Amino acid sequence: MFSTIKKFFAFAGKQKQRLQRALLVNVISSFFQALQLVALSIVLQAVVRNEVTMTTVWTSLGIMLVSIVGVIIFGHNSRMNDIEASFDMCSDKRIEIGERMKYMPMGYFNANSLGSITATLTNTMEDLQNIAPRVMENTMHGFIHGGIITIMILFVDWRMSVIIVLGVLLFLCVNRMMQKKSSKASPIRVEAQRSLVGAILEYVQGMGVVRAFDLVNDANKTIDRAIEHCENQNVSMEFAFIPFMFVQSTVLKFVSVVIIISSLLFYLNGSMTLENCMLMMVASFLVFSKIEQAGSMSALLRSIDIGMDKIEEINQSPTIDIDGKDITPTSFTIEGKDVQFAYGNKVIIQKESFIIPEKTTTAIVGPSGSGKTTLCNLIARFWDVNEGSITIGGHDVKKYTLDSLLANISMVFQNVYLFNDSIINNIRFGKPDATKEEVIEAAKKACCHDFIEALPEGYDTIIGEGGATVSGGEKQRISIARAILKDAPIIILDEATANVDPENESRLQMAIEELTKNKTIIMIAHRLKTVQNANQILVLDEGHIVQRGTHDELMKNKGIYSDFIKVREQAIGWKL
Ligand SMILES: Nc1ncnc2c1ncn2[C@@H]1O[C@H](COP(=O)(O)OP(=O)(O)OP(=O)(O)O)[C@@H](O)[C@H]1O
Repeated sequence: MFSTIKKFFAFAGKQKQRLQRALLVNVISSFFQALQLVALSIVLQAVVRNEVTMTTVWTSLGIMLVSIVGVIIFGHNSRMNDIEASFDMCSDKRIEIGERMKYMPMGYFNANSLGSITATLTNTMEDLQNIAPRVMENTMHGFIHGGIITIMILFVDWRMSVIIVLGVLLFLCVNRMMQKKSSKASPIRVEAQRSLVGAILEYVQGMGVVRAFDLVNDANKTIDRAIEHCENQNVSMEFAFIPFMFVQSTVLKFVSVVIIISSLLFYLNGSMTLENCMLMMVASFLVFSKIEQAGSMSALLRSIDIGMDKIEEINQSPTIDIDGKDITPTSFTIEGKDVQFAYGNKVIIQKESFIIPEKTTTAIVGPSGSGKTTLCNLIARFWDVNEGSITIGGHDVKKYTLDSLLANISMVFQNVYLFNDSIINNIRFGKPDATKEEVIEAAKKACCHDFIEALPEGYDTIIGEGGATVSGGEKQRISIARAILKDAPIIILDEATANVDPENESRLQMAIEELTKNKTIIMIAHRLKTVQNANQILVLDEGHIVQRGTHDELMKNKGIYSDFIKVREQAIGWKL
C-alpha cells in the first residue's frame, strides 16, 4: 500500500509538490478533526465531576466550531488541490506520451498495441485522474487521522494506544493479503479492458468490411465476448475483495470492543478514571472509522499501481532518435549499403545496396509484397535497418534527430490520412507557420484550390476523421498540397493512380509534376510513363533488387522488368 503511494508521488512529476502540499493540508485537517475528542473530553470531565458550567458549554462549543471550520477549510483546500493536481498530472502525461510517440519506431504501432495504447490513454488515465485522488486522499487521511487520535490517546492512557496499534497492525496484515489477491486479479482486469477497447476499435475501423460482407452478427459476437469477459473480470475482482473487506472491518470492530472492555476493566480496577473510560469508549469508534474507509479504498490501489505501470511502459518505450544530432545535409544523395530488414523474423529486404543521386528520379517497381513500401519507409526511418546502413548526404539516417531527418523528406502515401480538422490546417501540416496565401498557392499547384473553394466553408471546411468527407482523388491532392507547402528536397511518393478516375488522374499527375520539380524523387511507380522517364529503375523481387537501370537498358535484357512491361501492355497491373 505504502509503496503504491510512494510510486504515485514519483509518477506525479511536476505535480508532485502540489500533491504533497495537498497531503500536508490534509494532515492539518486531520488535526482539526481530532479536536472533537478534546471537546468531548472537556464535556465528559465536567459531567462526571458534576462541574458543568456555561464555561464548559462555551469552551466545548468553541472547540467544536474551530474543529468544524478547520475541517471544512483545510479539507476542502486539500481536496481541491488534490483533484486539480491529478487532472494536471494526467494531462501532462498525455502530452508527454503524445510527444514521445512521434519518435517511437513504427513497429510499436501494430494492431496489437493500438488497443493497449488507446485503453491506457483513455480508460487508465481516466481512472487515474478520477479515482486516484479519492483513493489516495481517503487512504492517507484514514491513517493520518487514526495516527493523530492514537497519539492523543497516548497522553490519556498509553495502554489504549498499544491496543490500537496492535489492532491496526492486525488490520494491515489482512489488508496486505487483500493487496496480494489484488495483484493477481488487477492485471487480468486491466488486460480485459485493453482487449475490449481493442475489439471495439477493430469493429469501428472495420465497419465497412463488416457491412459489405454482412458480418454484423459475427463482429458483434467478438465484441459481446470481450464485453462479457471484461464484466466477468470486474465482478470476480470485486467478489474476491469482499471477504477481505469483511475481515478487515470485523478486525476493527473487534478491536473497538476490546478497547471498550479494557477501559471498563481498567476503570473497575481503579487504574482509569470514569471520564477517561467514557472517552476511550467514544474514541474507540472515532479512531477506526476513517481507517476502515481507507481499508476499503485501498483495494483500488493495486489497479492504480498497474495503471501507472502501463502508462510508464508506454512512456518509457524506446524512441529512435535518442542519440541523433540536428544535421543539415549539403547534398541529398541517398545511399543504401547492404541493407537488410525484417519484420520480426520475416526478412523483407535482403542485403541490398543502391544509390539515388540527388535531383534524380528513381522508380521502384516490382510485384506486390516485394518490399517497395518497406524500402521507402526505411529511408524515412519509419523503421530501422537490421543490418547495413542508409545515408542521406553522407550521414547515416540514424545519426539525425527524427525532426532534422524528416525536415528533408516529404512523403505522399497511397492511403492518405487527413485529420478531423479544417482543410487549411490539414494542408498546414506541411508547414505549420504557413500563411493562408501560401496554403492557397500550394493548393493551386496541387490542383485542389477549385474544389476547396466550391465547398460551403472553403478552406475552413472541417474534414471528417480520416478525410471521410472528400473523395479519394481529392484527399490525395490535399496531401500533395501539404507536400508542396513543405517543399522538402526529397520526395517519397507512392504514385497510386490505379483507383482514380481519368479526370482526377490527370489533375493528380499535374499536381505530382509540380511537387517533384527539381527534387530527389523516389517513386513507387504505377504509370509506365513515369517509369520510362525515370533516371533509374530499381526492380524489386522478394526483397532483392534484381534489376537496375533505365527503361531502355532494362528492356534490352530479358527479365522481370521486360516481362512486366509485356504484361502491362496487355493491360494488367500497370497503367499507361
Ligand atoms: N508492418 C508490417 N508488419 C509485418 N509485415 C509487414 C508489415 N508491412 C508489410 N509487411 C510485409 O512485408 C512484405 C512487403 O510489404 P511491402 O508493403 O513493402 O510490399 P510492396 O512491394 O510495397 O507491396 P504492394 O505493392 O502490394 O504495396 C509483405 O509481405 C507484407 O505483408
